[in-house]
Amino acid sequence: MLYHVRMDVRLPVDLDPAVRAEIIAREKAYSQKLQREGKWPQLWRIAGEYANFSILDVEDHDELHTLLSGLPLFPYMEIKVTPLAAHPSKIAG
Ligand SMILES: O=C(O)CC1=CCC(=O)O1
Repeated sequence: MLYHVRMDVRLPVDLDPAVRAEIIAREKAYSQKLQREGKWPQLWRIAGEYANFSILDVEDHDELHTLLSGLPLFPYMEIKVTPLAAHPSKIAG
């Protein structure tokens, strides 16, 4: 199943810079592992915002939740999920 996910990052301004850097490094490693596995096929920065648009390709809502709640930045993000269905006008390919 495909999901469109918007993630807005809201790190506290007073967070220790070393802790911030460590969380972001773990987030990068976590997301790149999922990208290599094909579960996170699209990741785009929203220009001008500390936010991204992602497409996630997982089995079901439960796997999506497991994946999202495992993000190192999960405690610091607002996440909006939109499940995607096939559009009848889309041509093959
Ligand atoms: O910086 C972000 O948009 C948050 C994030 C998600 C995956 C990643 O590597 O960073």
